[in-house]
Amino acid sequence: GGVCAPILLALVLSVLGGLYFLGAFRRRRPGEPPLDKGNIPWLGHVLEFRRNTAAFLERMKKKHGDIFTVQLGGFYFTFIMDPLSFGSVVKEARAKLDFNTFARHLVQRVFGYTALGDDHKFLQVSSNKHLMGDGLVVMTQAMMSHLQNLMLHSVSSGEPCKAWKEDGLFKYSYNIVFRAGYLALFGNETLKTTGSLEKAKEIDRLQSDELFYEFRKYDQLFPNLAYGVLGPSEKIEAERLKRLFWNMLSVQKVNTKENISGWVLDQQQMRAENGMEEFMMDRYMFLLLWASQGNTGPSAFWLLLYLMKNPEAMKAVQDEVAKVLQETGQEVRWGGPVINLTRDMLLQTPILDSAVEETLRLTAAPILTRAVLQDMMLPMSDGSQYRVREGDRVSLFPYTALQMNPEIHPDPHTFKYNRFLTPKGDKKTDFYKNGKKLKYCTMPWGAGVSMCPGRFFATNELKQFVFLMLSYFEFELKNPNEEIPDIDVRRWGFGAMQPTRDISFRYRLRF
Ligand code: HEM
Repeated sequence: GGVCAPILLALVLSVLGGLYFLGAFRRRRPGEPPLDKGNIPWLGHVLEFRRNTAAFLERMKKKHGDIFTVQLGGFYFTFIMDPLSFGSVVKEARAKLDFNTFARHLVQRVFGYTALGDDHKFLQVSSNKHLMGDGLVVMTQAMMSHLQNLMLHSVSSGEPCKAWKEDGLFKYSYNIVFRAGYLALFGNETLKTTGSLEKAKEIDRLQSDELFYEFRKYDQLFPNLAYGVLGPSEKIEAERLKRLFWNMLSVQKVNTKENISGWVLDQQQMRAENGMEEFMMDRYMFLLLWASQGNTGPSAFWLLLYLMKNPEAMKAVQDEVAKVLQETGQEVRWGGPVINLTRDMLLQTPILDSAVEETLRLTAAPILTRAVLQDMMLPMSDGSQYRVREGDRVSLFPYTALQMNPEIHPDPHTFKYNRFLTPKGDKKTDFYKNGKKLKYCTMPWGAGVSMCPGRFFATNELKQFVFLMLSYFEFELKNPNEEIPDIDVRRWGFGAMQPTRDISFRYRLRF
């Protein structure tokens, strides 16, 4: 027996170690939120979570209430479902709850990008300068001219064409907004390299269209890529696409263009000054393309679709657009000057603002996640508090907790274009739960340190797109009775949602 004992001991230890690793011994301790490990060791609830995040969290909320801890692929996530208690996560000091660790991981896996120590600071500095305030004036102008070029090109070849054109509404909206956004941020071809202005424009159109085509393939792989569950052939495809984008968006290529945005240039420069190698910056360019173009196009689709399905809303927005144009003395006609829609004009559209916010309430569904760096207490709005452990994660899913909460937004599944307007027609910001005013009434942009730095630019893009659609085109659904497509449930947690299918529409010039 003397020989067997150490072997047996080792065996027992490794089994115990394995069980420990699989989470078998974790128990809810006093003061901790309800713990729901799920039936499968280690994986926990991850399959159900991945299949339909919103449905899973809804179920957990019914079972456990406003706070609970679930096991997902080896990690313990504590979800807070009471929006009045979000502050404890959104405002907590970085020493306790950290956004970077998690983000760095994801960015490494999905984009092959290894961040510098000051990476996030560089992003914030350049975003504050170029995507907000006065910097936004320049960006809005660039976006405006690219949108009009692309939109008008598709209905004319020199001469205006009054025939109806048919397309998928999702494909059309995403394509136009993606390409215009890309050109506005990453620059356009120059007269110098192409020989003529027409040629430069043509190359921009073709290249941005090709980029969009490849981007959509990556887009579709993205949810599974982010969770690390791609099949073997999908993995190869994702790898191929990544390399293609690093190449198409390389610093060297981008820098042959003109009108490159300060947002892109400053970030390149700050990284170069801090010793980042060029191949890594190429990867960063793809990350920027992803962050800036993956959400706005799908949101533009939903906005236009909700307006088309709600004639009263459409009429209200149309009147507002006409008024803004009239007040600035602009008349839209063929061969006339292109519309000059400035950032200041975009500040005069409360109805359209409300329609945008309502659209994002219904279709933007990010998960906010923070790593717990030390054992800590999470205070809740009712005065109670819960203990969370170092190494765990704390998450918010505002879509279920806030945006679809019938106590906060009555009749939450219905699009109401004036939900965010006061009776006087101003922006409405007072929303309540249990009689207490909420800090945020929707959270499509996330919150706190990682809040979307592109939110003002993105809102402008959406408004510009609708503004131009209404000014230049008549458009309608091919089948006006067709239902609004469902949300593709595989993308919960990634920002703007996409539909399960496209919906046909037709459009033609108004004049
Ligand atoms: C409707 C359109 C958009 C939506 C719904 C959206 C949503 C979001 C959300 C929810 C996050 C935060 C993720 C988190 O907390 O982890 C985020 C991050 C980010 N967004 Fe947006 N976004 C949109 C458009 C844009 C645009 C147009 C740009 C740039 C021009 C942009 C640039 C970024 C960047 C760089 C980040 C990373 C921020 C960080 O790491 O701190 N986004 N976006």
